[in-house]
Amino acid sequence: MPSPTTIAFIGGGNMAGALIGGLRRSGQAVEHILVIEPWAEQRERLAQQHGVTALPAADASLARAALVVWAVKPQSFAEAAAACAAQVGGALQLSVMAGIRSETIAAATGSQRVVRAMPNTPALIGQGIAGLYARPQVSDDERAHVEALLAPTGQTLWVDREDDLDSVTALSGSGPAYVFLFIESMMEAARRMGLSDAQGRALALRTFAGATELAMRSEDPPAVLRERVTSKGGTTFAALESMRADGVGEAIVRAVLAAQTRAAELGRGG
Ligand SMILES: NC(=O)C1=CN([C@@H]2O[C@H](COP(=O)(O)OP(=O)(O)OC[C@H]3O[C@@H](n4cnc5c(N)ncnc54)[C@H](O)[C@@H]3O)[C@@H](O)[C@H]2O)C=CC1
Ligand SMILES: O=C(O)[C@@H]1CCC=N1
Repeated sequence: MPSPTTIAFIGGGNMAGALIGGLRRSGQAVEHILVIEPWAEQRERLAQQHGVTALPAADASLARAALVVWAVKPQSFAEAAAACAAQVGGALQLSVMAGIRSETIAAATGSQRVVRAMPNTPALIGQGIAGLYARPQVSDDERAHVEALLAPTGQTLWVDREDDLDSVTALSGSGPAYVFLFIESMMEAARRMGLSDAQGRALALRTFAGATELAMRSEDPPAVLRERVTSKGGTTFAALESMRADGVGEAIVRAVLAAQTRAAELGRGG
């Protein structure tokens, strides 16, 4: 008999860890968190960080869960679902997997009640944003339950069309990696200009945080804020001209579209 408060995670890696951390911070008892995680080192990490005992393989205890969170790599889903299907059919399914369509999840689990979420790693510190899509069979209460589960990890944003989750994946799911790459490049430039690593790190990170906060608080679009930094014939102008000559802006757009294409491929089993 499912217990309304029991949540099972299939896959106990990075994303599951971020969600479990949020659950623990919001008071969810460890007895009501089940995790299936075949990798011993990862089970050890979950025990140390969150006090949660993970199982190496699915067993009958999974049938207790009213909510099942799918947090394996898309390529592992079919195998993971085959091992759990007998126990999870009565539960609400929540997938964080990139690409895998809700129809595929419904067919593999025997439950039409499927919500897909696309979180990102700032969820670890409660600063994430997750895109959400629900199949029509999901009730308003179940939508609210999923929102409550994700609330400790940051903001949520519903989309009406499932395909839009591929765009969310490309923008905010993968997005932290683009930001980190930009920061890495600024730190490399700091090094080449003779600043210490600590100085480069402090200057680059604070610049990102400050500029992002300014953009969030401002009524002006980012383009206007950028123009305000750019004195004619000055240093920013020199930097932006160099970026324009290198096609940096268009290259970033192409990169995001490549991620969207890959999300769609993963959905087709690619
Ligand atoms: N890392 C990220 O920034 C984000 C990841 N995602 C999605 O989250 C999912 C998980 O990604 P990560 O946590 O980064 O990967 P991860 O590799 O850290 O975690 C996946 C875990 O699943 C386990 N696993 C493999 N086969 C299994 C099976 N048959 N049964 C149960 N567990 C199994 C692995 O041992 C591993 O610990 C992916 O589908 C990804 O698309 C979504 C948003 C952001
Ligand atoms: O790279 C990936 O496939 C996953 C999905 C979004 C972020 N990481």
